[in-house]
Amino acid sequence: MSASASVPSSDHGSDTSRRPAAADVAGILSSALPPRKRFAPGLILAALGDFSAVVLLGLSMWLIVRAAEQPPILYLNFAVVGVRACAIGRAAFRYGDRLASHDAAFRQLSTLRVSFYERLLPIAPAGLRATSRGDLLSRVVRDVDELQNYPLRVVQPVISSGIVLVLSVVTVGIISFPAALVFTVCLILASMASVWANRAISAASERRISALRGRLADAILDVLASLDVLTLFGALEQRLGLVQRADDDLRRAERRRAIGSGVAAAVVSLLAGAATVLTLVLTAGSVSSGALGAPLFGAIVMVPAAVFEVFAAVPIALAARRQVVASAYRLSTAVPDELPSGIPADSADGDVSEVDEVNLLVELAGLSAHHPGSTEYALREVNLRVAPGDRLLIEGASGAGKTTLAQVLVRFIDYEGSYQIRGVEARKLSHAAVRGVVGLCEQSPYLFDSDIRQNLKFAAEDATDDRLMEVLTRVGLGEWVADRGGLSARVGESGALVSGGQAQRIALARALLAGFPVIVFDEPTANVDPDQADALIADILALAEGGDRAVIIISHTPVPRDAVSATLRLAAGRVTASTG
Ligand SMILES: Nc1ncnc2c1ncn2[C@@H]1O[C@H](COP(=O)(O)OP(=O)(O)OP(=O)(O)O)[C@@H](O)[C@H]1O
Repeated sequence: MSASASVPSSDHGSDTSRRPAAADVAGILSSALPPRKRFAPGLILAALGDFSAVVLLGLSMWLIVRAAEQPPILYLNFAVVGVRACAIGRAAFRYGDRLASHDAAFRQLSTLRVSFYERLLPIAPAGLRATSRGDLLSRVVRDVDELQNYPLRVVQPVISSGIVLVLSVVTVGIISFPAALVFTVCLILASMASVWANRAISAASERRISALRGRLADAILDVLASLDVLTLFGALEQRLGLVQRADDDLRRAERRRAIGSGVAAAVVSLLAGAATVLTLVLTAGSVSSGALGAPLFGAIVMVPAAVFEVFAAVPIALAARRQVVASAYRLSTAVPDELPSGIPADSADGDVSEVDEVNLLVELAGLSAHHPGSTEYALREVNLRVAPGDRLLIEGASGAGKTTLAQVLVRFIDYEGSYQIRGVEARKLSHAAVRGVVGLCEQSPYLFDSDIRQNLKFAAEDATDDRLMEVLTRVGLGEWVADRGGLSARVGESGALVSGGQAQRIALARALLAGFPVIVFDEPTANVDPDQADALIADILALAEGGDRAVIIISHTPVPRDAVSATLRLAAGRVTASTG
């Protein structure tokens, strides 16, 4: 079969834009809810706060009317105490509710975010190449954040206001049945009207807001990442136009959402007024006939205002639910349920540290591989052996499969055939075990916007400053670091304050600190001044001196043959020549 042979179609399942099963969204929503024992205190406090607000208004009115009748002060005492208790209770319960419910939701949020990263990790980096970064960022940040609204602004308000509404209607019903009937009818009408207003005006916009935020983040990231190219080619205005359009669309959607909420709130206020007037009209007769005392009449007439204030949380919760569901949907489609074909599954079975000393570090036999989502094999039937002390050069034209081989060696991409590490088949090893043996220094090593120390220490947390300086000196950066004022010198965003060669040498130092027995260098001289390239290659190859480690250099720029112990030439994914 040729290098461009197709992968059997059954191998493919890497469509990350699939429609999620409803269970995915439901599962994400239920995982956004804190455990019951954390959720319950906030819910109880919220219900108590709402109930205090309703009782406060009713009892205050009762007190005012009863006081006007000038009874002995003793008769008013319980109401005076009750009003005070409800006023203080309302504020205290609400404060406690905010504290308890936000604490529970934020704790759950951190669990959610970690679980999202855990789902993302197995497919990174090879499985995420087709995903736009801005949109992914918006999913990881905004959509995960949005899920905190599920317990806070959807479930809790609906349950607590539901409890208070039922209690209020029942209490009013005991005093006056017609008043309770008016309440119930007005509440049902308010529910229907606010749901309708929301649906008709803002539902579609609410569902689109999360996706529009992702589009805006994408457009902004695109401009920021390529600001220099866009400026040089005079294309900045046009790209800014895309940002502007994404921003306009998002603003329009948010405005419609605000209009929908405004109309729903207006409808609720209108029906609250109608409920008050109707209660007044329907119960006035009972007062003149003496069936209902004036103080109770006053209380009942005031209660709708408080009850509808509690009810106002319901349409807001319905709107919030739509947006939360849209975010859950985006999260469910961000990561496929199954690993896409071409991405290796992590195995927890074996560990190379248990293996007795085996002379061969890496051995490939008939190894083939394809990129996730691709139908073409990028590597075919590759054989390779690497022992300690080896300095292997892999060469080949652009597109020959050199980088793919490097990615297979560190298990970013899966393989067919055999790939053994110290005699153990790599697919039986955990990714961490493989990456403990084989390290990769990429063409453009990523440098964190921090100091030199932090850029090295993540490879060896416990390394002392002396050890860091020793390694930096070994890779030829000792003097440079000293001139820059030591290990606290910053490297700038993406290494903007260091040259390509210095960045490669920092990556080299990292690899040394991590102590990989095999280090793969993918085009280490690609961003390096030609004058410095030879010295860098010589320093890299020198790492294998002493025979305790092997170095694999991938390069399509010439490397002196006598400096390496073996060469492997790739063309269209196949080994066409090998020496050593
Ligand atoms: N993410 C990807 N998805 C699908 N195909 C890919 C992907 N990356 C590379 N390929 C394809 O795999 C083949 C080998 O690419 P690879 O990057 O390994 O070549 P290379 O020898 O490293 O080239 P260069 O020297 O230009 O970096 C090419 O045909 C390329 O188009």
